[in-house]
Amino acid sequence: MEKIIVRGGRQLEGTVKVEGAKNAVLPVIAASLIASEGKSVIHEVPALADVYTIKEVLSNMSANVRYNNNTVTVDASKPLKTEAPFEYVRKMRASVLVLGPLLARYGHAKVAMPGGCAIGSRPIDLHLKGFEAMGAKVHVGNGYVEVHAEGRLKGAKVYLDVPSVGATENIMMAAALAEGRTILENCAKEPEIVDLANFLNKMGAKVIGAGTETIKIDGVEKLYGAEHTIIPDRIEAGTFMVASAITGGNVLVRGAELEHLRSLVSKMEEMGVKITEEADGLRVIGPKKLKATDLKTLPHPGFPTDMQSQMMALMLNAEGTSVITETVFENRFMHVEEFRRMNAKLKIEGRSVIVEGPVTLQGAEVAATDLRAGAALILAGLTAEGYTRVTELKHLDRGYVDFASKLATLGADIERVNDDGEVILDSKDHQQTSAS
Ligand SMILES: CC(=O)N[C@H]1[C@@H](OP(=O)(O)OP(=O)(O)OC[C@H]2O[C@@H](n3ccc(=O)[nH]c3=O)[C@H](O)[C@@H]2O)O[C@H](CO)[C@@H](O)[C@@H]1O
Ligand SMILES: C=C(OP(=O)(O)O)C(=O)O
Repeated sequence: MEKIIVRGGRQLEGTVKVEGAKNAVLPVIAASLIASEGKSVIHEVPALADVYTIKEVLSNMSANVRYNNNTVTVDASKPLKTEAPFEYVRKMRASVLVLGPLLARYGHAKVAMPGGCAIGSRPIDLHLKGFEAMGAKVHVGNGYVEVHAEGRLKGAKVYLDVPSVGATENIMMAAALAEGRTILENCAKEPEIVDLANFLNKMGAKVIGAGTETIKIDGVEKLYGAEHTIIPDRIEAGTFMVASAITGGNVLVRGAELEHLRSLVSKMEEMGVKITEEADGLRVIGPKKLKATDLKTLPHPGFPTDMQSQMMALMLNAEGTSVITETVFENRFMHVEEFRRMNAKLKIEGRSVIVEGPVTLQGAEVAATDLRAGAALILAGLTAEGYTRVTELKHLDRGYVDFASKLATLGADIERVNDDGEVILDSKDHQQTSAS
């Protein structure tokens, strides 16, 4: 079985560079489908499994997609198929982000219904509610969701019951070509929403207010391909910040944007971690002793759910009792069982986990239950006694490029082995070649 093997005890030191953000690049590539003229050129595209999946989704619709040297080029000017089958949506839920662009451009889109996943049921009712408000008809059946509109969508007032990232993105993309103004209220404020709005505006859209809770979109008749550079991945940055802190290390996380990471920086500082802003990133120095703290995940600018499991690993090494409350997803504690296999003292109480620290973590064979849990288990392994073997790496590869190699460069004792037990590089160079 393919696995990452880490032996604890090394302090990390050096510099690590953050890739472009997975959660920004997926909607931006989906948005490139709206351009009926011109090519989109997208830079700083990380070589992630999810990027290869969205590339396949678009290629399957007959868009011309190329991926070379971290740049994706999309030519969607020819007529497109308006369907994303289950084989893609099963691999990556973000495939549903093609609904908005296709509906806007063709008045039709059909996408396999995403099921639940290891972190919760994850419905898309708010995406659909937004499309309906703009005049589309929604039909769900045989495992698919199909949306239709007669003529152009109509601008509308849409209030989101919860500030869903995906719904904000899908509705914003659909509204970009609608007739008249759409006002989207209680929307998500994540930096990735702002990145998508910037890309849409470069394409000729009229989106204002992204990053606040009300976004106004004045629909235009046509959008054009545009050039764009993806923002740095704040979750990958945060993961390496925890890697430094947990090992008592001293790491410069290049590309980490303080503005995107304020809630994490403030929590880590409460725990005694020293974080300083440098010209090209954040320097993170781990203390001799970490202090316990409490955190609650919330929509941005609150604490990101995608950093919850990594912080659990950090809290296991802190002195005292910490409490983590997960409010974004109803079931994002699957990693607790895996941490317990490493001797962690964790108690689940409703939507909270009580973390008793510090514990001497013991190396064990553990499975990544989702992509962030995979990273978190490796972080725990950096401080555990003996060897930690992390399996189910397909999750990790969705969101991290060369995770083991990057940690090794910082001094971690870590390697990745394939099914036959041979040591392999975890670079996706081979995928770059075959996918380009
Ligand atoms: C590709 C991508 O960008 N993924 C991110 C995105 O996921 P995603 O866009 O799927 O997450 P949402 O913000 O939509 O989900 C937040 C909450 O809203 C609920 N909800 C969402 C939509 C809907 O129609 N109905 C509904 O009830 C969800 O079940 C969840 O409880 O934001 C999450 C929350 O920051 C992150 O963890 C994911 O990494
Ligand atoms: C939950 C995540 O992603 P996705 O929405 O793509 O599953 C994540 O990035 O942690």
